[in-house]
Amino acid sequence: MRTQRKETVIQFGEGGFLRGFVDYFFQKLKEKDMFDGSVVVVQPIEKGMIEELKKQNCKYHLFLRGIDKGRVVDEHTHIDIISRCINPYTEHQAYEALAQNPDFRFIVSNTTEAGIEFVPDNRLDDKPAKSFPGKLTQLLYRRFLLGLKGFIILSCELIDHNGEELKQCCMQYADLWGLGEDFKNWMEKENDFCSTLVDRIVTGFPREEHKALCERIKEQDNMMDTAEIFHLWVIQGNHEDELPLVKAGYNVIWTDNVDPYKKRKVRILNGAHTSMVLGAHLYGLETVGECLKDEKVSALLKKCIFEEIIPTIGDSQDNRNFGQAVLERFANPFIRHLLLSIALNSVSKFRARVLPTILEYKEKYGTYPQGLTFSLAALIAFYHTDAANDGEEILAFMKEASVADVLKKEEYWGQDLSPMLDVVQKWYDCIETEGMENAYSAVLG
Ligand SMILES: NC(=O)c1ccc[n+]([C@@H]2O[C@H](COP(=O)([O-])OP(=O)(O)OC[C@H]3O[C@@H](n4cnc5c(N)ncnc54)[C@H](O)[C@@H]3O)[C@@H](O)[C@H]2O)c1
Ligand SMILES: O=P(O)(O)OC[C@@H](O)[C@@H](O)[C@H](O)[C@H](O)CO
Repeated sequence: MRTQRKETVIQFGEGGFLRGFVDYFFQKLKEKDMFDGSVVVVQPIEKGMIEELKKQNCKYHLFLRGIDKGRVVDEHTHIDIISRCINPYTEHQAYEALAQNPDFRFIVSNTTEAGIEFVPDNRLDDKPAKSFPGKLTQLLYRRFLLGLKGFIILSCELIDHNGEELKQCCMQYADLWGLGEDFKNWMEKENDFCSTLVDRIVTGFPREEHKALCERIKEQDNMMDTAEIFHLWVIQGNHEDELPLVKAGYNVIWTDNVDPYKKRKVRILNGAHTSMVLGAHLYGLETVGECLKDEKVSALLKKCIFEEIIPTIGDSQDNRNFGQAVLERFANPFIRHLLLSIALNSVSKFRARVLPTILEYKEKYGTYPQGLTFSLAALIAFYHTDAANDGEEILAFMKEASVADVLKKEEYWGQDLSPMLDVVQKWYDCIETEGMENAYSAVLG
């Protein structure tokens, strides 16, 4: 069933994050009469969740829970801002037709860290191009040929310079497909590829609470979503006039440089997650909340944040406040964040979120930070178990590899980490011979 509202946003991605973050903002702006539009969701890969969403007329319930300024918040929102969902693989004409509607003004995306990728074998006449930037270029080119206005493009992928990277990929497709200088100029001048930094812990579908929450809303919802109440969206550029998020009271920052916000968030929050969860899983814990309640795991977490990460990236009051807020967010008693869901693809996450701090710490202080190197040893021990979930080749290699072999793997780390062998091997042996609990005591000791 279609709503009568005009369609103004094209959203690449139907995942829990976008539905718990961006769609929440559009929904709330609509409720405040500050946004006259609706969202069309495009599934970026062939298999996904939109069939399930369609079964529910694209509607779902979002539960945001946590402590906000000392006040307990348990906010339930029925999200009905999505007017349609399109699978471009099976509904290609509908996808193509999006270019013709002049009302569309925003494009938002979250296609994971893997989505913004230039794949040279994609073609202009593929129905659709396989990669997300390929699909977007097809759409933009149709738009250009029709002589219509461009878009404000808000990339939410957790990679550096997401907007610039996306634009770069689209430009590469324009060259590969010979779409001409006029089109490239139109892409440049008529579209704003904004880099953005998103921050909200979205725990997604509440497996264990689902029945109780369905009883609460008195309806069956298989696309239910859960998250913390905290949110921060830093956007490079300024389109507050068309998207009045600040005026509506949201924690949104329009800026000319997203980089410092991104570094702070990825190094402190994501770095803390990635460095904590693998050891904590081996120690027998299941959720982030349990980690915060455990004396040893939380002590190591604090050591990593306040003695290793923050001194490395800059011991400012702002960073310390952020670190403190992260501890409070992790301790949120209302959400159940599974360690194993954070542990997915830990090799690439460790490289982006933890390793730079280890290497910069060494550069700055001449020694390796013990807590974070311990977490690398825990990663290696974790990948020796069946709990690891990553690419097939990574799993096969990591399952059997020695500490020395793992550290040598430049493909994973961007460099040979053999200089770290002594310290990582020491913690790895400690974990294997003494057990995780004693290893925690040793690293804290
Ligand atoms: N969950 C959170 O707390 C949170 C917070 C901030 C950022 N993020 C980031 O958001 C991303 C998505 O998280 P989620 O919780 O929505 O996950 P999800 O599994 O619910 O959704 C993943 C989405 O990415 C798309 N996708 C997957 N692989 C793709 C590919 N190769 N090309 C194009 N699209 C692809 C899927 O179609 C789906 O729409 C993650 O990469 C994460 O880093 C998550
Ligand atoms: O979503 P991932 O799997 O890339 O990373 C796991 C968490 O660190 C992440 O989801 C954070 O909760 C999020 O980035 C907070 O904004």
